[in-house]
Amino acid sequence: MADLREENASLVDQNSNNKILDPRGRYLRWIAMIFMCFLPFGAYYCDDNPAGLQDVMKEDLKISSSTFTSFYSWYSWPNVIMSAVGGVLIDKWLGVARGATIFCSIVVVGQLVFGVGGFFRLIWVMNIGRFIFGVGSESLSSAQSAYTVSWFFGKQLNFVFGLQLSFSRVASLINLNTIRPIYDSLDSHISGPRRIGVTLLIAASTCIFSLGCALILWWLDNRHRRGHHKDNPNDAAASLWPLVAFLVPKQMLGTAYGLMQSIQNLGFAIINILTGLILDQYGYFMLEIFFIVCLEIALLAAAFLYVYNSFKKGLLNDSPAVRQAKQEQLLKMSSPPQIFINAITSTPVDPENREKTRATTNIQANVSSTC
Ligand SMILES: C[C@H](NC(=O)[C@@H](N)CCCCN)C(=O)O
Repeated sequence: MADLREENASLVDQNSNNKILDPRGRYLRWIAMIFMCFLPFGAYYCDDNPAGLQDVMKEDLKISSSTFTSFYSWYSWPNVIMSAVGGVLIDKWLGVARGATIFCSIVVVGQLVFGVGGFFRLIWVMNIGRFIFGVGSESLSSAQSAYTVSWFFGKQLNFVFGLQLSFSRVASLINLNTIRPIYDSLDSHISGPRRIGVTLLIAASTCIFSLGCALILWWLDNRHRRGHHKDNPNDAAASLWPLVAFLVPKQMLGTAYGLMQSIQNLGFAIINILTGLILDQYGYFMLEIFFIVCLEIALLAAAFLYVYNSFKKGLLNDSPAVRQAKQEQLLKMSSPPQIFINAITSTPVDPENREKTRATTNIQANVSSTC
């Protein structure tokens, strides 16, 4: 009787759920993708609120340029450590869905604190707000990447990463085009720091919207898990963020993205200081030169990675089919951290384990020759 009831319940469940939300169907992941794209919308929108309000912020709050740039330093410096911590938290304790929701909530709190600080012209409160906001925002980005890799693979992964990046840039663009009009529209009602504060609090609504997306995504993710018990292989064509997905095993992706963002934030924080120094001493022309030099360094790093990977016969330039075959072999034979090293260098897994190593090399040679 109980069995019959269970069977009926499952039938009802199957019938009541239309195809769109079928965990094994083709639509669910694309619906999830929309929410994934909007997940960091608020964070990207609010991240550059200070830039969109630069002149009025300096005027209304009566702050110097260096105090203004400190809003960005308070975002970046803590993240040199906190992004990595956030990534580890996602992998070890929180999981992607809970992590994304928690980090979204932290973003909301950070933006609210920033706004309240502005309203009362308390710069130290604003700095704390940016600190909280930054911690949430960067770790949210790790969670978004980990989400993407857990839902998509193969060629789709690159497409989805690209789309998400476009959405993020659109959010920044919308901020730059709307935040000042929002501020201006408050003209007759309030003035001075209060006007800045209210503008920032209105902007916080985008973060609350993103929090809603995180909750919906959590629910969708639960459905998705019900339909997919097996892990997908992570393969993708080479470009920065998806590239990590096939170098690092899935259970370490949060950590890997967190670490990348830590290093990125160290760069932001240092560049912030250098930008101020160069601008004060040499002006905009030298600043442009400095940025061009930075770009050249990045280009050289990419070229080095390409050459090194080709030289070591690593995974990065392989077709998805070859990469998948190699990955599966490496996964079978390596501990997670070793996989990362192997993936990029194709070095033997363990010197004591010659047999296994020889087998991997043979397989890789076979795979290379057949493709
Ligand atoms: C995808 C990439 N992400 C980052 O740069 C992260 N540091 C997250 C930035 C979040 C902004 N609030 C990018 O945006 O290019």
